[in-house]
Amino acid sequence: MSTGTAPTVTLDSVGMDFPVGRTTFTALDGVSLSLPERGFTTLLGPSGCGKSTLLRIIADVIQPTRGSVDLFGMTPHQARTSGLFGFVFQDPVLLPWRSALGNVELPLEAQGVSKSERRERAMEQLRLVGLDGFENHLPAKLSGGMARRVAIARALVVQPSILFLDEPFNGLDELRRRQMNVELQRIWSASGTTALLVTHNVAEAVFLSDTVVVMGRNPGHILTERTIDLPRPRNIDDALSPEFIAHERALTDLLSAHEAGIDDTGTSDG
Ligand SMILES: Nc1ncnc2c1ncn2[C@@H]1O[C@H](COP(=O)(O)OP(=O)(O)OP(=O)(O)O)[C@@H](O)[C@H]1O
Repeated sequence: MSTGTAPTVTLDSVGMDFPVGRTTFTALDGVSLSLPERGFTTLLGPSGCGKSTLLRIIADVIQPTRGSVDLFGMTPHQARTSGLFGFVFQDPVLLPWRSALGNVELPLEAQGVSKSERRERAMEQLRLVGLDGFENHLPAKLSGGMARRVAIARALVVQPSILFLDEPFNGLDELRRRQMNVELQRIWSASGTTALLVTHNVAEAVFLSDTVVVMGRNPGHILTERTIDLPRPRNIDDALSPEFIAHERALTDLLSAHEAGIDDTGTSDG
């Protein structure tokens, strides 16, 4: 297991306002958070609570309106331009004319890594995600699950210090999703990277995480953090254990109670 305690990422009182016409919409307010090194942290919450916005702030896609973000002693911009980030998005977005291997090599090409080293490192990642033997397949010949594995291999090939995963298994059927969660756990554990996942799937959050950060909306904020102390490696059948179900239930109850307290005109009773 690869969980540590030193914080790699620290957010202090982060807020985000988006301009909407002549006014602004507050998507996030007062978000303070620490991600432990080599830990698996998940942002869980209902649609619109600002999970993706928070991930995009940490990943330097957008800049927060308020507050500060520190990654490994750097700003998000410095961390990104130092090549410390790996991204896996909802849609694998593979180049259709390049093989699985060619797609995984892509970020190394951008870094100017030599052809032989590129090939070696990309093959190693394809082996890690279980796609040995599929390196010459074009994306059109890969299943949805395989395409997502290629996307994970492409994100990990640069040996990122932090791996961002934004709903990476959306669109897969439930069984495939659970299988991919088992795979992701294995791959993350072997890679030794810090992971930050965005999901609205409670079972996925419990299965994968060391810590689940539960978010509420209007405006987006952190409701609580829950430590998932289930032993690793976790197997599909572990989702049937009383301990797993207790975590699921506690998180679901929390989200339901929060949603029940929201008045959708834009205020919350807390
Ligand atoms: N560029 C933008 N301009 C205006 N509003 C935005 C912008 N980006 C996000 N928002 C709003 O901020 C809120 C949070 O959006 P975000 O996508 O972060 O939520 P989420 O929790 O990831 O939701 P989902 O699970 O549906 O993806 C939403 O109300 C969204 O409409």
